[in-house]
Amino acid sequence: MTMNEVPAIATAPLAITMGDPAGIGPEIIVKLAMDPDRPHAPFFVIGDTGQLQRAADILGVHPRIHAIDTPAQVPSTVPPATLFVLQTGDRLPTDLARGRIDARAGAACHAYIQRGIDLALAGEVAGLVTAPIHKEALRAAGCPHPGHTEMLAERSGTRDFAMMLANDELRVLLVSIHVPLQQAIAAVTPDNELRAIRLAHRACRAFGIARPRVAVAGLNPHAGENGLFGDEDRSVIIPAIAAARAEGIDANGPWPGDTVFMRARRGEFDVVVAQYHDQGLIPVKYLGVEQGVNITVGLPFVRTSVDHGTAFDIAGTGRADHASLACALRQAAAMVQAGRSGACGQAQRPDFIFMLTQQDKTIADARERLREVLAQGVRHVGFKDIGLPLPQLRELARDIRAGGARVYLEVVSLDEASEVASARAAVELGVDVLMGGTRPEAVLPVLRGSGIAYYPFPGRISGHPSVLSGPAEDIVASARRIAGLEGVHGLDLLAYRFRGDVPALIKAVCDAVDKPVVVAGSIDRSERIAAVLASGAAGFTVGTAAFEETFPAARPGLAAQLQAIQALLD
Ligand SMILES: NC(=O)c1ccc[n+]([C@@H]2O[C@H](COP(=O)([O-])OP(=O)(O)OC[C@H]3O[C@@H](n4cnc5c(N)ncnc54)[C@H](O)[C@@H]3O)[C@@H](O)[C@H]2O)c1
Ligand SMILES: N[C@H](C(=O)O)[C@H](O)COP(=O)(O)O
Repeated sequence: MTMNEVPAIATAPLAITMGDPAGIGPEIIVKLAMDPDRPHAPFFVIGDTGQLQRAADILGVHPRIHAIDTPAQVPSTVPPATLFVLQTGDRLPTDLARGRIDARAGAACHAYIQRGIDLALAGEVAGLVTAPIHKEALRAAGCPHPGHTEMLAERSGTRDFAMMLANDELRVLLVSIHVPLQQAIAAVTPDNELRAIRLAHRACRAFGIARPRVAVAGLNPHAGENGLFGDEDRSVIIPAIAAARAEGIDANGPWPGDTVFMRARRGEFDVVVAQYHDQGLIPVKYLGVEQGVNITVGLPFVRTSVDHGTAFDIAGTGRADHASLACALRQAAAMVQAGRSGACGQAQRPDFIFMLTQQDKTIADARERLREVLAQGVRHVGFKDIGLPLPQLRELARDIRAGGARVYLEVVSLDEASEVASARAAVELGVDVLMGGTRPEAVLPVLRGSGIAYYPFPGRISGHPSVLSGPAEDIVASARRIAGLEGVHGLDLLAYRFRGDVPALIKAVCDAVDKPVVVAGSIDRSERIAAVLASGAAGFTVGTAAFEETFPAARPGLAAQLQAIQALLD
């Protein structure tokens, strides 16, 4: 799979997490299974067979409920009135009271979500569709997260994410999610605004909108009426919109919150960035919870959800409508399909990570060259732990992030003390991805809780520029071992620094591990990029070659090199 997009498992099913067993989750799942018009995507449930059977009894229907041990057992066409269930967590009493907060139910739905995340990250499911959880039950079970969104982001190491709600008439993305209103106001910052605008733009592109029109709602009444009713609209939101426009995003506003949704519904905008939870969700839910879908934008896998809650007031009565769940399943299947087919800007192409480095060192004028790189639309930018002092790397990381790109630090220092120091630096710099290094056992404790995705080198690495040595079988064995470690998100394979059959090595490593593999080192010609594309690798890095202009390009210069490399991916 790629590092940021939908896993490329052609036959993987979608997983529906059952949600709070005391809520309407089990009932709407059973209703979905019994619905002859349900979406045809293969799916299974992560939950509790006893609770689903009880829901079926309440509804007076007789689905076939099959327990499975692995998603691979789900057929590509799920027969009507059939549920495949991956039993997860402690079995709950079948007479668990419906409509009540219960820590056991909170713990159960937490376990379903965690299992779902693990399967999604491993590429064993195509995406997650979540039934509703009760946040107080979750908290009673000791879970600190306010909702799925935050939990999914943290477990997948995603920093830039957002909640989007969508129906046939409106798309809304929130600047802040589950926080008290006073904190939501404090969250109206330049960074948060720009991040939300970028994510809204990116999500719409993924839905196939070539040039999304992003409207931004104001915070204050009438968007502040030029400072008359509050200053945030003028002092924070307007500059963020200008910054987004400078990046080529068609963002506009801030528009008064009381009319912007009406205008979007009439077709003036493709998406509205709302300043806080209720500002954005009321207009969507007011149109009817049965047609809305909640989408988490920015995750490395697809996640959709119903747009309603646990409805404790009707849980166990059989009255709950499963329409939103059907929409969420349909939406997830469409997003997975778009990712696979390459439609809608979510092609399964590897991430191109541009390294501001030459001969394994960060270049002295990295910050200056960065401007050219960002201008070419490169959105993955890295540097090495050798070449520039930490204060300059700090400024570089900040500039990369401000330019809307993910920040990568690759460790090429060879001794343990330097490797651990570089991991500490990665935490301090707040990079998105730490690549390289050969001592995950020493680095993982440093990274714990940082949210940084970690891609160490497999195999034996020596020298500068680094060389990957040893028989291919040893490298594959090392890849398997390292990829199996908790906290390792993927691998950084120095493939073209290996003397041997490199395409075969890349393929063998990609086949051997179920985590993303980035191919790095000496990718300096079209054939090597073709080999990366053929291998199913998640990403690749280029640095020295682009500065030395080794790719055939229309013109001299770095910009033309970057264009040439990106053209090879289309
Ligand atoms: N995706 C999620 O996990 C999710 C989404 C929203 C709310 N919640 C949580 O759910 C809990 C209850 O929230 P709430 O009471 O504010 O909202 P709710 O959506 O559960 O209920 C609001 C009203 O809508 C009705 N309703 C909701 N879904 C329905 C359906 N499918 N069919 C028919 N009627 C339906 C309910 O009966 C109730 O009258 C809270 O803990 C909240 O945080 C979870
Ligand atoms: N804010 C969401 C709503 O009202 O629909 C809901 O709480 C679900 O949030 P998560 O998807 O993060 O659980």
